[in-house]
Amino acid sequence: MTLVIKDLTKQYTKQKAGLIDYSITIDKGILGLLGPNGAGKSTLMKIIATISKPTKGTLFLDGEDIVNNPNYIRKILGYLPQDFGVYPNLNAYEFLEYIAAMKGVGGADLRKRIDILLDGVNLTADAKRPIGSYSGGMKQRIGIAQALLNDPKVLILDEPTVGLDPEERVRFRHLLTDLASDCIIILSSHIVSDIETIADQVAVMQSGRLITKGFLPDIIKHAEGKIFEVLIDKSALSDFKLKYQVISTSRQNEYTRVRYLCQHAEVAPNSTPVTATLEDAYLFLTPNTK
Ligand SMILES: Nc1ncnc2c1ncn2[C@@H]1O[C@H](COP(=O)(O)OP(=O)(O)OP(=O)(O)O)[C@@H](O)[C@H]1O
Repeated sequence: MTLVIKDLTKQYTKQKAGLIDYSITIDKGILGLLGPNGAGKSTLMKIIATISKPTKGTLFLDGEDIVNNPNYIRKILGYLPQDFGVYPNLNAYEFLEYIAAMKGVGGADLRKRIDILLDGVNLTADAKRPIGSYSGGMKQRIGIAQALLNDPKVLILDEPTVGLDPEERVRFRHLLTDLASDCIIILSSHIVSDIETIADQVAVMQSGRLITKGFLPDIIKHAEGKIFEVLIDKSALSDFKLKYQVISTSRQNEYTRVRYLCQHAEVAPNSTPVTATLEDAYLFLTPNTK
């Protein structure tokens, strides 16, 4: 299963574009979309989910044009939008049965499937409570469950980890890993560590454009050899920031330990090279966002 996207542009207004000449090929597995606010992540996901039409460009799923034939993907799609609204008076069973009816999912196994999904998102114990009484993280989890109801082959999750606590994040990761061998999964996040632990491949985006896409180690390679740490006097930090892109700082006795990106300038004296992370590579690839 392959989704081939070519030269996609979404022009919202004359001045405002959500995506600009965006091309990417997406295979089975988990692709994480990483990018700052306004990068175009939601725009891309909405177009793939066929709830928004591109201004220009093409999307082919296994050779089938899904702009002109959206039902081809809708039948096999699970989608969690960023602003997922729930029906406060329904409990989890009623809500999932309602969504199942809308998606045309039924049959004798429906209740069993709902039970499995509720267990997968850890909501079994709360399944008979009205959704309106759920916490933000619980609402997010019921949103994930509804996206999985029809056993999708293409799963699109816009900021799915918002509101999930660390334990739920791990559970969510396992849930997706189980599905990923047979499915295209596309998820977005601002949280680099979530993408790092969940995704197989990453697409780094900025201002409506694809900066790069690849497996995690290949993305991290962009920053290799460019990341250093050094201990400096606290009073020297503001001058240091003028010369280098500081990634993080921490206090160490009377000094400040600085992790920084060194690209064009000479490495600061007494620096130690350190292993690059996805966060470093992300900052390197999208330099004007922090
Ligand atoms: N309906 C709309 N009308 C006009 N401009 C829009 C609309 N939706 C999005 N945009 C603009 O398109 C650009 C991309 O927005 P998009 O929501 O796709 O980015 P994003 O990467 O998902 O950002 P965030 O992480 O903040 O959700 C932004 O500049 C945004 O302001």
